[in-house]
Amino acid sequence: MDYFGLLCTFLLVALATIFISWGKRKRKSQGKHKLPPGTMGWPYIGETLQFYSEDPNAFFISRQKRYGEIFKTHILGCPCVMLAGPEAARFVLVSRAELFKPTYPKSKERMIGPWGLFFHDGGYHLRVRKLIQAHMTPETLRGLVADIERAVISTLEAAVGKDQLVIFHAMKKLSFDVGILAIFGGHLEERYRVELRKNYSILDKGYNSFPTLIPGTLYHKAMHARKRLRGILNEIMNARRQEGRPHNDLLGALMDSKIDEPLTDDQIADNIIGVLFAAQDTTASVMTWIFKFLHDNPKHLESLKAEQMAIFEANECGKQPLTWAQTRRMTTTHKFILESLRMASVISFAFREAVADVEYKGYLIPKGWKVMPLFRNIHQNAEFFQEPRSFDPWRFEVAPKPNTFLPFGNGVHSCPGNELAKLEMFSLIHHLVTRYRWEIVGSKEGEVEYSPFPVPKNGLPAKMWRVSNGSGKAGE
Ligand code: HEM
Repeated sequence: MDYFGLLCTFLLVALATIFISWGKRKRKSQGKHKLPPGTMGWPYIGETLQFYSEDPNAFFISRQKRYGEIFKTHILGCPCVMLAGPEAARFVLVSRAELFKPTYPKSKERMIGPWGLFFHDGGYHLRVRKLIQAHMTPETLRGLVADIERAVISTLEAAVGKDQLVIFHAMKKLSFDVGILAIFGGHLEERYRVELRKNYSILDKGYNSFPTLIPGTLYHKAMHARKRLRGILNEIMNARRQEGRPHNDLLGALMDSKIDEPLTDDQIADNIIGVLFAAQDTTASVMTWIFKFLHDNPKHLESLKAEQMAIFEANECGKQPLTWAQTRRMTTTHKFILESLRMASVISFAFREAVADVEYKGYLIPKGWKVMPLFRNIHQNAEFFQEPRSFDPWRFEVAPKPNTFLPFGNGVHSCPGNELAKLEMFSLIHHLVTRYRWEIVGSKEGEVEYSPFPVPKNGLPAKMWRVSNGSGKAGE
């Protein structure tokens, strides 16, 4: 045999060996269970191109139609199993949560800070979560109503008459201010607030950028802003230690932690940046949708106005502040908020990784694969929400079936800030519909952008007016 023949034989034998051992490994890992239906797309790139060229929600919905409630795909270099049913979401997030760990790209972890609770499971996660939850009880939130109201009024007043008002930007400022209130209470020195806002906004701009430390790139700038944020937080913590008095806010709770050993300053700082991150874009996106849904649904706007005007008048046309008890009685507004959360589904899915081979309904979820319960698909399923595409707050007269309404997730990692977010929305809607009117300019029906959460195109440009006697029509 000549040299070429030998080479060919060698290559054939090598390929056959690789193929057989791959087949054996695959069979061993699959055991008696098969992988879920679906396609893994092209080698290496999988279905990443389709994921990015389509609207991500259209991507998930088309595959759910083709394959059913559990299907596999391969995006961003990871094999994934998507779960579009309520039972499956419960399996991953609640009943067998120990088999699925939260997973984020390392670049994001570095930016928020590796001690952020969302990156952890087990004892440390539980310890930090308890401290945050203990600060989100009705008793604590009650103490924030007046400060949140001031932040809402200041945001809306700043929006009045602006030529180029972008609702999403205004709402980001509001949700940042409310995050600062929850973390530092109402008495943070102005210079700290300014520096925190400035540096957090640089970090925010770099969060979804390509992770490279080349100077001048958004990611590089964001990592530097993170360092400065860490420095500011250090200063605030040191000042508080010197002052020596207890503070009834989230930073105070994290600093005075008596559960097991105290948290280190790195752990506290990472969680403060983490909470700011978790609180800002999520709440701002939903509030932007609230403007849109109010504008597009005059009938619902009228029923909200009726509820809010009664409170406005009871408060001597806004001379008295809104109270916690009043926010608890806003039943029509509450249904409107729930329907806005369902329709907007700003967190469309959760992101987990299987820590072992897992069997679910006869399918194998291999160890190391990403697992994504698809909240939006569940919220848009006609089996659980009749005519899911129509905006109908009255559907919440009846409680949704278990595990079908998951805007704040479920289980050990579910959102501890949900009541704070809703309180902010109650206060916003109260002032918006009683004191202002607005008009949406230059955003077409159905146009959505991802930043990274879905918001109306261009952040919903609008014009806003004040209605001096509180009786004008909002959203006309
Ligand atoms: C409308 C606004 C909000 C929405 C839709 C939302 C949604 C969510 C969801 C779905 C999760 C679970 C993610 C998962 O399972 O992987 C989550 C977690 C979290 N949220 Fe929110 N959130 C909102 C506002 C807030 C606010 C205002 C705070 C401030 C305290 C906050 C703090 C957190 C934290 C710290 C976590 C991580 C919890 C853990 O890992 O144990 N969120 N949020």
